[in-house]
Amino acid sequence: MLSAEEREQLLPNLRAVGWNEVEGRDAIFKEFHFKDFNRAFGFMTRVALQAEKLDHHPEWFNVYNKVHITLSTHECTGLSERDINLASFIEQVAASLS
Ligand SMILES: C[C@H](O)[C@H](O)[C@H]1CNC2=NC(N)=NC(=O)C2=N1
Repeated sequence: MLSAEEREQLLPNLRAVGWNEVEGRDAIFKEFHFKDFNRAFGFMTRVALQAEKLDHHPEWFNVYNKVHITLSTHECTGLSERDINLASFIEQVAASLS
């Protein structure tokens, strides 16, 4: 679980790039938009392979060019460093596809 200090330090950076805290649950959420389904699914494929490598998986929803992602850690029923790391990988992939 992230400490209060870690939250204060890390969450503003994520908020600045569009990740928001979920209401009623210790998790973060972001909605991604791509040019078309190919790009959205390419993004998901790259994230999926990394998620499997990290053994840390997104909760996500896709329709055509939109991908909604929620990150949290079951083990601690909240945000952990693993969510922050996965979010930062996801940002890199999204940036390379837009
Ligand atoms: C058994 C397995 O290691 C766990 O269930 C892993 C898999 N992927 C996971 N993904 C996420 N987002 N949170 C977890 O706590 C988690 N735990």
